[in-house]
Amino acid sequence: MNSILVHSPQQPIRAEIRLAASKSECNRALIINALTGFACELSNISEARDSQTMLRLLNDDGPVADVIDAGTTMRFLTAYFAVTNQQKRMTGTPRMCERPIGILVDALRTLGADITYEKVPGYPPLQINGFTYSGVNELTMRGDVSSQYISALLLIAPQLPDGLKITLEGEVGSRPYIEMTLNQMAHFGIEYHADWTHNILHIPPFKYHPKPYAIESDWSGASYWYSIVALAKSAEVELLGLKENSLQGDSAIVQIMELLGVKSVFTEKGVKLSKIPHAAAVAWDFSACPDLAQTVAVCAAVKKIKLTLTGIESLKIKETDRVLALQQELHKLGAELIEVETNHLYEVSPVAGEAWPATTSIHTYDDHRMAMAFAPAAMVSPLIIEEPGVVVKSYPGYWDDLAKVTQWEEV
Ligand SMILES: O=C(O)C1=C[C@@H](OP(=O)(O)O)[C@@H](O)[C@H](O)C1
Ligand SMILES: C=C(OP(=O)(O)O)C(=O)O
Repeated sequence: MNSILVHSPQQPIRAEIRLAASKSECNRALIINALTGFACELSNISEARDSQTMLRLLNDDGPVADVIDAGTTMRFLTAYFAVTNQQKRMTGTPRMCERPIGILVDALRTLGADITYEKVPGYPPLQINGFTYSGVNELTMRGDVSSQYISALLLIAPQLPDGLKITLEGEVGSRPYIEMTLNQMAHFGIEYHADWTHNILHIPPFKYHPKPYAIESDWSGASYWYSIVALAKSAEVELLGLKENSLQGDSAIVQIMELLGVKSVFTEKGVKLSKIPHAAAVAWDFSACPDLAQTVAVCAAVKKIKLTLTGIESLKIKETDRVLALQQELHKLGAELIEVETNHLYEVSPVAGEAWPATTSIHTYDDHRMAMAFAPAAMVSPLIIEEPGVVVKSYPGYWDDLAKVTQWEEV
């Protein structure tokens, strides 16, 4: 499927959507399960390709682990294969080989891993040759590039003979993902110590207790439904399987969307979304929830709400340079993402005029979130989305779910 044309809904939207399970929670649970000797009963395993890839590679004895474009799968498996003393060649898509991993590899080498880079130092592909414990049980590492390096180390830390104490330097980005890791580890019996005043995390040596674990629905995937409700003329949507007290930091979409015109009411089954008046201008720091930035930027632009964004530096090293991708594609809608202060403060200037030309086609840059964040704009005026298949990374059923509220066709 090369492109699809998403039509605007002809009827008020009334829908019940069962979201995909969170790939983030799932990938952590899969690593912990592997470390218990596959003794846990995991339910609601994510259909997301990132999680299916993790599942497949954990059960594959072959010498090569190709993670495709899954960041957490690359980072968590590198740590897992290293400390379990396996020999693996870690690789992925060309973009994956541009996403840095040096901070994690340096930390693993300090602990005793033998890892070599195949091409460019600091980037995949890499070869893991085995592990001889160095006796080091304290590390200092940067916390401002990707939390995935930290989660990867935390997950394997209980396996180390003396556990691990990690001191994080600089601003800690994506902190809720680190807390998600720690909370899930605690579910399997670990008593960790987190000192967030000094950014020190301490994990004692421990054997994970095998236990059942149910993976929650995906709050990042929920964000597109919030945007659909915010942008549609009339909409009531119930999202199933979400919890108010979630481990996922992207549940911050509840607070953000209250400003963009969506009310959330939690029920026994999930959360009901309905429309409310919105603010004229919104400012948000996305450093705790970077995966929401695209959804919110597009929604605000189309709803003509002035949006100020901070904390989006990490977007440049994700599936694509998301800042650049947003700038190029928002421009097609007649909106702009402006860098007000270099690499720090950005503003979205809203869509000018009524709507964009009917032939407007959004390029998705091999990034699932570009496709899913722009599709809700079709609630206002039809829009073409290129390479819609990219959504398989986190939410394979996205287009089938969207078909419950509006029509789309291949073009
Ligand atoms: O740990 C995780 O599950 C994730 C952490 C975040 O990455 P960074 O820590 O690199 O920001 C997030 O963007 C990604 O989608 C999933
Ligand atoms: C950044 C993402 O994933 P990852 O880093 O795991 O590839 C994402 O899903 O938006």
